Amino acid sequence: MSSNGGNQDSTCGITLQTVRDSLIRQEDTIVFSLIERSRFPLNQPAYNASVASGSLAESVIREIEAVYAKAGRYENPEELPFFPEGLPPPASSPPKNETFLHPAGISININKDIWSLYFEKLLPLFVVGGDDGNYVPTAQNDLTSLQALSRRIHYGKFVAEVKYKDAPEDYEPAIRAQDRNALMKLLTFESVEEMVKKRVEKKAMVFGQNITLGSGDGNKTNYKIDPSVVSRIYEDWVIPLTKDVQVEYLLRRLE
Ligand SMILES: C=C(O[C@@H]1C=C(C(=O)O)C=C[C@H]1O)C(=O)O
Repeated sequence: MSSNGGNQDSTCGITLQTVRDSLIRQEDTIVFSLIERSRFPLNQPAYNASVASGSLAESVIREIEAVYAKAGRYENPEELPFFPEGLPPPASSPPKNETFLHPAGISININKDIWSLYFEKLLPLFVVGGDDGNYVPTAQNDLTSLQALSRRIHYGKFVAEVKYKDAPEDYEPAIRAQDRNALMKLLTFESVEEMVKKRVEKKAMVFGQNITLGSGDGNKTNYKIDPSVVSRIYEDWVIPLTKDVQVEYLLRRLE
């Protein structure tokens, strides 16, 4: 709603609580998207670089991103493309987004890292090996998962901005000194991280349980993806990368 012009210390109604609520809601999207991708086996041929524009998965994702770019998706600072090079401009000028983020941090984009992490480390943890030939739906599900992960990780910019606005006097010395370790310490809340890890594990149990109508199925609980894997994905990658984005953002906060 605010215009492009100023309103520098407007919070746009965003608080640490609303940002954390958004991260909690995004957990649902991430857990569901991983469960959906796990319907298909690995489908390695989708990732073999056999066509001019890379693998089948890559070329499908590039084309979809071009359509999204024309429709204006990436004008929203919460949405970042995996292949930003050469994307077409939006077909019509989009409504101006609120200027909540500090301009120097808006363009931080670690999607290249998220891309290789996803294909090299994460996928093998929650899909079975094999090839069922469903390469296009597989790529489409990959994109959904990648976007959900990317949005969550880059949401660190919003988290960082709120934390900075809440206590600039705490953050400014570390920003001036460009001290990554001090910033990391300031923005870390271990108890929150513990809750996140437990909650996503529980969500994977609830969302991914196989539902049967018969009784007496008692102790036979199997899940579509292993809940402990989801917790590990958060612990080892999602949370650390969200914090890296926060640090990168804060380092530029006084530019
Ligand atoms: C996102 C936040 O910052 C940090 C990162 C967290 C995460 O990625 O879940 C959780 C707690 C903090 O250590 C936050 O404080 O909510």
